[in-house]
Amino acid sequence: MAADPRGGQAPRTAAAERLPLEAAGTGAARPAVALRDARLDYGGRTVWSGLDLEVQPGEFVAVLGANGSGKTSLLHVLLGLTRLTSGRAEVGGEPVTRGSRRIGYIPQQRLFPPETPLRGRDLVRQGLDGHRWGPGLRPGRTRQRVDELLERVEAAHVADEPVGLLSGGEQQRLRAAQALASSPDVLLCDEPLLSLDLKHQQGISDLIAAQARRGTAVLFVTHEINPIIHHVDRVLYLANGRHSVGAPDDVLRSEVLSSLYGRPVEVVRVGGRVLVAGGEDAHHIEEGAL
Ligand SMILES: Nc1ncnc2c1ncn2[C@@H]1O[C@H](COP(=O)(O)OP(=O)(O)OP(=O)(O)O)[C@@H](O)[C@H]1O
Repeated sequence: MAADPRGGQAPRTAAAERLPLEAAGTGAARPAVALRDARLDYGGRTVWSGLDLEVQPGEFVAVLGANGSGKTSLLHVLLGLTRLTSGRAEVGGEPVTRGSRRIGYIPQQRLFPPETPLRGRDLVRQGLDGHRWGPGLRPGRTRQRVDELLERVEAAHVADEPVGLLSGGEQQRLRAAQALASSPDVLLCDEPLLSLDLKHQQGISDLIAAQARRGTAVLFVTHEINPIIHHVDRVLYLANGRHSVGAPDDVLRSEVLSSLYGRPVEVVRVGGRVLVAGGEDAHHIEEGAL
């Protein structure tokens, strides 16, 4: 159920205005990502249903919600790893397919085993290989592009280190560089700021926002919206099988979240930060940690 029935379509945001949106030959706008009356059940349990969402090229959408509300599952649907129970999921106007070259993905953090036979630069290069940047790129150009990406995530110093020996934050920055390598049409990020210190949280979120300004549609799963709130065009909030979509100021409100959770939830803004207090069992939305 959409708590905010206005929410499914992209509003006229700055993102929506900078976009060259045309389906080839039709003159019609084509969203980068679309979910149409989407429903996902696992066993007999509905994770979410009635989900209508269009994300336009260049739009930055934060996906928020409690543990188990189906945020990662939503990304898995768009990656073609999980099938909808009903409804449709499209990327670039086509039904989702597994292994789509249109999509960059920063998965929820898993540490590489220490013995992983990859250096930092190998991991980033995997984002180029086999893509439009890949086969056509001369070896010297590939190396140059990998070096640029390593610089952008401040990971040049670990380029030749085995990834399994790097810190969680260093691994996460390399994953971000890998996902950005192909300049994808759609970037799916699953808690990409985990393990990062404040400086690198800002660096990676700025990098992702810069990619959005180049026309990439971003879906950014997070429990903590404050580090990215200035980049966010819309929020998709999932809770209890329900959802609300809209501008941050329209969704992150006491009435909307109380309605989603079915109990009093208070949202306050202090010094530009959004703080949410949701009662004793709402540990996932403690103050400052949506
Ligand atoms: N393949 C699966 N089979 C059955 N149930 C699953 C499967 N994948 C996820 N689930 C369940 O679906 C629900 C949603 O999981 P999901 O990982 O999408 O939530 P989430 O919002 O990303 O959670 P978190 O914030 O903890 O990462 C959870 O209850 C989870 O146990």
